[in-house]
Amino acid sequence: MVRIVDEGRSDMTKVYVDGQEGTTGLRIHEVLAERGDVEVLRIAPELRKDPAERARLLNAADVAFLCLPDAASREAAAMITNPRTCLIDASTAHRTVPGWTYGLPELCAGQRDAIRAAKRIANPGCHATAFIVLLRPLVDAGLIAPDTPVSATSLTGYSGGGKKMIEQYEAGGDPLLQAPRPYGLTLGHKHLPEMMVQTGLAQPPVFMPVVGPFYKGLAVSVPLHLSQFAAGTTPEKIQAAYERHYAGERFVRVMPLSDAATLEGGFFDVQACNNTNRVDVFVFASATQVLLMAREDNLGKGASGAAVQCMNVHLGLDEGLGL
Ligand SMILES: NC(=O)C1=CN([C@@H]2O[C@H](COP(=O)(O)OP(=O)(O)OC[C@H]3O[C@@H](n4cnc5c(N)ncnc54)[C@H](OP(=O)(O)O)[C@@H]3O)[C@@H](O)[C@H]2O)C=CC1
Ligand SMILES: CC(=O)N[C@@H](CCC(=O)OP(=O)(O)O)C(=O)O
Repeated sequence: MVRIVDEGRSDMTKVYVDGQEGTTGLRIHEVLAERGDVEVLRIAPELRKDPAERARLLNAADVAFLCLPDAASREAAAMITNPRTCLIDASTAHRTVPGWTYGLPELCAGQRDAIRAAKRIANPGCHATAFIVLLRPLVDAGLIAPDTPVSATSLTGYSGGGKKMIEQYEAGGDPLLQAPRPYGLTLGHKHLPEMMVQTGLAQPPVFMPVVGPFYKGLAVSVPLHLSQFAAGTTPEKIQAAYERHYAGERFVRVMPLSDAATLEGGFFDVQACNNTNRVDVFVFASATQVLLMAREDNLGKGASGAAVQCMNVHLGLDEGLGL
């Protein structure tokens, strides 16, 4: 028998996860289960797609996470009548919609205050998080002009595709799934709009995600010639711009320039941030070129971790609580 918390019993912050049985929702539940400062409202499994019951719980919550496909997220947002309810949406539905605040506290000065004040928070996409963490500081510092053409590749574990892709990979037996699989080859990936809006770049990057036969872990790489930067830019200046932008950030770690020590026999480990809420930022450089890289756990800073971090910021709590 599932116990459904009787909302209204306590004065703790009430939290509801719409999509509690999905990949992102389950992980948020795991994180919240460790905490004594929030009361988690649960929907009976057989009612989890019942609009009336979802609406009731969404409006009973102080904070509601939407861990749903885009259409169901839009539906959920339209159900809110309680002005106190703060929505934190993990889907793509609202990331560039006016009235929604982008849930990346490290984006720029003032973003935490915006998240604190907002009642509608759109969590970044997993690929977009890594891309924006790399590009925004360089555009802000004037090292990259907004009209610079940029390209990016993202290597991601299959959990990024949610329950269906996880089932497909874990069923086994399909040799096609044993190799890395590039996708997004129409060059219209759903994260491109937020990548542009949040970096200030005038054109979308040429973006190729690649899904591989590992559960989680993600790394975005952005190759650039130094000639594409503002005159006089050196790898050291790029590195310094990251160090300035992320000074004091507990969830962004700027690694030493051309950090060979981080490589395993010369190979980059895309899984090294797994089970953390961290993004690691790297600048690999030669005399004429740089390769910018950012890695994260796609289910951590790329999804559930970021969502919980935003809740903490919104509530004025220690930002790393539970993470
Ligand atoms: N996985 C990842 O790395 C990331 C995912 N996201 C985004 O977060 C959102 C959730 O993703 P993820 O957890 O991976 O997806 P999943 O497919 O694993 O889970 C989605 C959940 O939503 C439920 N659901 C679908 N429609 C409805 C509805 N109408 N009402 C209530 N529940 C519904 C599904 O039910 P059922 O169990 O019946 O299928 C499922 O449990 C998506 O928008 C995704 O794109 C964002 C960042 C990263
Ligand atoms: C492997 C895989 O399919 N990954 C997903 C990204 C998951 C994600 O971040 O998507 P949201 O925009 O919903 O947050 C994709 O590229 O579409």
